[in-house]
Parts: sequence; structure tokens; C-alpha cells
Amino acid sequence: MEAFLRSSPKLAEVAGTLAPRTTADAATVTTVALVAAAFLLREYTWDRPDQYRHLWYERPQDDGGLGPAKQRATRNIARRLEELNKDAVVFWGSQSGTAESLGARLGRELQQRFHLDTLVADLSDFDPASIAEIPRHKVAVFVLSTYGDGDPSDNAAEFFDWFRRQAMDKANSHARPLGSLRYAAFGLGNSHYQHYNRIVDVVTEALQQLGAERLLDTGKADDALGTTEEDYVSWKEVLFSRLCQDLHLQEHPVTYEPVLSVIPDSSLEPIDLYIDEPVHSSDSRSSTNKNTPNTPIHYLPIRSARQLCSSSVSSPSEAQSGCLHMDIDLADHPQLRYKTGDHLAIWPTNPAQEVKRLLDMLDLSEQGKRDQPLLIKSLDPTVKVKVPTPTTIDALLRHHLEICAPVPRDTIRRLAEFAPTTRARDFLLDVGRRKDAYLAFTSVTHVTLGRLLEHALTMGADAAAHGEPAAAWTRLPLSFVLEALPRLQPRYYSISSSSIVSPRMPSLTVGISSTRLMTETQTPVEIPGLATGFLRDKATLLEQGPVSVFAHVRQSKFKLPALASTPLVMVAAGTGLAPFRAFIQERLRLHNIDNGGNSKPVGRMMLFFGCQSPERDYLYGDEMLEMQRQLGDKLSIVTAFSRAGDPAADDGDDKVSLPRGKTYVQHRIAEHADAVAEMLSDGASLYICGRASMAREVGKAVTSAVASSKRWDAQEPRAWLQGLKRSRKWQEDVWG
Ligand SMILES: Cc1cc2nc3c(=O)[nH]c(=O)nc-3n(C[C@H](O)[C@H](O)[C@H](O)COP(=O)(O)O)c2cc1C
Repeated sequence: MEAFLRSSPKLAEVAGTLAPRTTADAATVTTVALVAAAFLLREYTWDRPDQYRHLWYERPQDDGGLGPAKQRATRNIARRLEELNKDAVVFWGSQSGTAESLGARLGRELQQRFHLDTLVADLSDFDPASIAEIPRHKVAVFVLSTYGDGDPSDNAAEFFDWFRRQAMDKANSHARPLGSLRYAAFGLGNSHYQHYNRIVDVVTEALQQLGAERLLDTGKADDALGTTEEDYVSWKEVLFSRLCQDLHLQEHPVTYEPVLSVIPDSSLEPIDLYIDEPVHSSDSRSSTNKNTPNTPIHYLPIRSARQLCSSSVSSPSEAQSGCLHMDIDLADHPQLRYKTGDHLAIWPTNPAQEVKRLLDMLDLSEQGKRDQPLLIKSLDPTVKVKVPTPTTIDALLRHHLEICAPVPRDTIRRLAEFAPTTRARDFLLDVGRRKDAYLAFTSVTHVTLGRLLEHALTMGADAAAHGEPAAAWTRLPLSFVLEALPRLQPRYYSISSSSIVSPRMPSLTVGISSTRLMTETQTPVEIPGLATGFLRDKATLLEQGPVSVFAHVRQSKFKLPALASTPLVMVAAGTGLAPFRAFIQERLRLHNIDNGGNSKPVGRMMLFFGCQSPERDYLYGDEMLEMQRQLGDKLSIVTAFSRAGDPAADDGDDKVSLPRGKTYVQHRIAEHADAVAEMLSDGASLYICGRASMAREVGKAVTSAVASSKRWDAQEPRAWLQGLKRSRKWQEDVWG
């Protein structure tokens, strides 16, 4: 250094000027050097980036914690299959998740049993026209549910419209645009609805017309018979045999291969985890959907709850043990609004004893195990993680997975691989393989996953011969449980208050229903419905202090006509009364507006309401009578009491012969056929709310009332009905 400075006098002069002369100078130079070194070594020796840093930033974004945000992939399905090197695609169109989970299961089985690389695809992620480009050596499967009034699910709406348009255009040409497509289709529906499985029917008819080749008869599930799962399994078995026979695919023995990886990660803090907060799924049914927009989910206080009736509607398989009225407070959420006729979605929590049972069976009950932070990742980039992550197993079982639903036969068979004893394995294989054994077992046992695992463990009597009997399913991978259980869905209730009368306090009318099971020992067991049991417990807790629920508003199309003077015919049974209470409240408010001595003219309303008896379950009976008193001849209420001794059934003017004591709303409509027909020809809007089977009978009664008043032939009522539905003068809000 010295030699170098001697060779350059100028540099030596600069170095001499800069050289520290005092202790303070030396300290300053050292500090500057240390700071510079620390800066340069940042991220190497200190302040290393957190490998989970992306997670902190992922949460507030639109992904909702459901895994990596959606990549911007091509909307051309043929190109996507090529890119991913897939041999088959299973498209699903689903509203409440059943078709979605069957589609996912089918995709997995095609992969495992036939080594057919399969993409499971949300229909809304692809451009419908690109289906025509799928080459002949690939297979397309459609799993489609029917919803609303014979409508497609939201995520299938665009696809469905495209098919209908194509089929109509095709009528004028001989082209076969789908000539290279080989497909199979399965529909999910409920025969209580007027348009049973309409979507799969329309789509497959269009596919045929457009030249696609069907591999096997279209399968259909009927939820009314409770056979959706069995219908699917039977159809799937035929599909698999066709794949072997016609496409010469080879079937391989199946062993479980995880699609998800579940990684314990103790570095995560509780604050970073999704615990009880539900999230909208990131698919097309989310809040971004334009067809049925959902508001964000909020934690809303239940302001009050009261029992409306405690009756019990008995059928061999169902019971209703009362009905609750609840007021939900929106005061703290000014941005959250609802409109008369909308739905409130309640996000229930699974019952604690069912969560505990499953945790016990998985040997995860200990605090350290149940609260262990878990990262859940998809091992297949085309499969979305359906639950929020990072989280804990306790949170997943409590808030995010449907653990109270019956376990499908297929899943029981696949569980056998992990059975803790040979007796348990044999039992699961028997029930899983034989439909009659499954039906016999499920008819006397409430087969949730926890109960099934428990039941199979008790079959481990042979374990004594091999040492200690098994206490838990320690070999069952957590990924299997997460893949097998569907995502917990919110439950929708029609709001029973008017947004004009009660804008910040929507009310709900909740029928507390349960399924009745006769056990092997002939003891009847009531299994409460998940959400109704949850809300009943919340109502009880409200007596001790404040209680809140996670909920969101879903916009509905079940709306009052724009003009208050339009007459209304409303038909309801049971809790189907909910939206009509709101409608009448709203009309009453308009009627009572003091407009310089003249109240606002509201149209005439006729409400047909069916329940068991006036004493038992005439919901809001006094309130209805009071509204009728105030509205005078603007509101007539016609009741139909289905139980013997119904005094209203004997009011002397029956025009049709009724079985005594079994009067339903459709009978009352038949009695009042002239009045109904007259109101409809005066431009009345007709609304039906309640069970689908009731809506179907009401539809027939109204159509025949109008047809006989107008002396129509067989074809005219159909066209008339379609016209009314198109112009939204006939609306239904019904459930299975
Ligand atoms: C509000 C509502 C409306 C429905 N409308 C129909 C219908 O018009 N026709 C039909 O066949 N099934 C109908 N269903 C039955 C569904 O198709 C059936 O429950 C199916 O399993 C739902 O599948 P998903 O969960 O994939 O949407 C309806 C169900 C609900 C809850």
C-alpha cells in the first residue's frame, strides 16, 4: 500500500488528508465501515427472507386462502389439455357442490384406475366454443346439476346458453361441429321438481345434434329418492366397463395416491391461521359472480330469537321439531344491505361432539396435535385446495368440512386400505362393494365419517389375538380425510322481513328439522339438520349473552313487482311463508303511508298458506290476521290445514272432493279457481315458496284453473306458463 501511494503523489496527498487524526475520526470511519458491511450482508447473514412471506401477503387478496391464486390460463379447453398433456376432461356444473365433488372423484379414479391423465374443470373457466377443438383421442365427461326452476348452475350458465344457441343454429344446417368429440354425461337433479334433470337433457340433446359421439347412456341422479350417490356409482361402473371394452383401456388396481399435501408447520403463529372465519370459495359461485351476487361474509349478532311453534311434522324419515324466528343485526355493517325477497346464508359450525369423535378416531385430540398449524398444498396444479390454508385440523373439522354428511359407499371401500384391523377392513370392503349391504347398514346407522371409523374399530375383536386392540386410525392419512370430505356449504334462508320496514334487522324463519332413523334395536333416533341444529343452539345461548353467526346476503330474483298496484297471488307451505310475510309487510307499509289522506294504492293480494293446524304451526298467525285487518279487502288469506279435524276444510263451499282432514294448498287453489284465474288475467304476479313437490302440484292446480276458465286446449296452458315465467310474472323459491 505504502509503495502504491509513493508511486502516486496525488493519491498520497488525498490519503493524507482523509487519514483519521483524532480518536473521534477513527471511531467515525469504523462505524461507517461497519454500517456499509452490514448493509451489503443483509439477507445473507441477517434479516433472511421468511420462506412463508408470500402467505402474509396472500391473505388479504382475493384468493380467500384457498391456495395459490388462479393463474391466467388459456380459456381454450383443447389447448389447455394439450399444454397439460391430459387425456380426458371432467367438466362440472354445480351450485351447492355435489356435482363438483363427484367430478373431482371421477377425475381421480380415471387417473388411478385407467392411468388416464384427467383435468377436472369448472365449466366457467373455459370458452364453450373451444369444446369443438377437443381431439377424438381424448374423452370429455359432463357432470351437471339442475337448479332453480330447471336452470343451470351459475358456473354452467354461459356454457348452457352456448349449447342451446348452437343447437338452434344447427337446425338450419348439416354441419357437425362436435363431430370429433367423444363424451359421457351424468346429471344431478330431483324428481320433485317440475324440470327434472333438465340441464343434462338439454346439453346431451344438443351434443347429439352437433354430432358428438356418446360413449354410454346418460346417467341421472334423483335426490328426491336420496339415491344420488348410488345412481352415480352405478353409472360410473358402466362408464368404466365401456372404457375397457370400447377404448381398450386397461384397469389397474387402485391404491391411494394423495392429491393434497398436509404439512405441519410450527413456525406459523396462531394469528396467521384461518380458524373460524369462513371464506367464499374462489370459484364461480363466489362474490364475484354476477348472476347471484353474494355480499362478503360478516359476523353478525343475533339480536333476538323466539319459538314460533313447537309442532312436529312426522313422516317415517323426517321430523320437524318446531320453528324459530330470529332477528339478525346489521347495525355495525352499514355497507351490508338486503332487499325484500333476498336470502341470508348462514355458515354453520359442526357439532362439538362430532368434531371430537373424528379427532379421537384420527388420534389428533391432544391439544398440541389438534392445534398444530398446517399448510395444505395441492400436489396437482390443476386441483384447487378447497379449504382455507394455513389452518389447523381442529378448525377444518369444526368450520370448513362437511363432517356430518353420510359417507359415500365409494369412500367406505377406499377406507379399507387403512383399516386398523382385518375385521374392520373386511367389514368396510363388504359394505363398500355391495349396494345392499351399504343400504342395510345406512338404514340403521347414522354414517358420518367419525361414526363410521368408530363403528369399524369396534369390529376389531380379532385384534386381541394380535396384542392390543387398535384405539385409532393412525394409518389414515390426513390428506385422505381432506380429499374425501366435501367443503362445508352455507345454508340459505329466505329473509322474512321487508327491507323497507326493517332495513337493518333482517329476520329469518327457521324450521328445525331432523332426519329420523330406526336403529338396529328399533330405537328411533333424531338426527338434527346441521344448520337448524346450529341455529337452535345459538337461540338457546342467546338467553345467556350476546351471540353472533357468520352470514352473508345472497341476492335473489324472487322480488315484488315494480308497481305496488300489481295484484299478487302467493302460495306457501310451512316456512315457505317467510318471503310472503316480507311482501305483505312491505305492501302494508305503502298502504299506511299518509299521502294527504290518501294511502298509496296497493294491489289486491291473495295468500294461500298450508300447514298442519291453526293451533300447531300457523306461523305468525296473529301477525297475519292483524295485517289482514289493516289491509282490509286488499289481502285475503286462504289456509289449508293438512291434519284431521281441520275446521277450515269444512267451510261449506268445497268445489272439489277432498280427503277429509288432508287439505293442501293445491286443493284450496282448485276451490278458488275462478278468483285465481281472474286475478291472473288482471295481471297478477304469482309466487310459490316451499317444497318442490308442493310447487309442482300448485303449478298444475293454477294452470288447470286458468285453462278451464279460458276453455283452452292441451297446448295453450304450456305456452301461457312459459310466457309468465319469461316475463317473471311467475316466480318460485323452492327446495327439495
Ligand atoms: C333451490 C333448488 C332448486 C332445484 N331445482 C331443480 C330443478 O329444477 N330440477 C331438478 O331436477 N333438480 C333441482 N334441484 C335438485 C338439485 O339438482 C340436486 O339437489 C343436486 O344434487 C344439486 O347438485 P349441486 O350440489 O352440484 O348443485 C334443485 C335443488 C335446489 C336446492
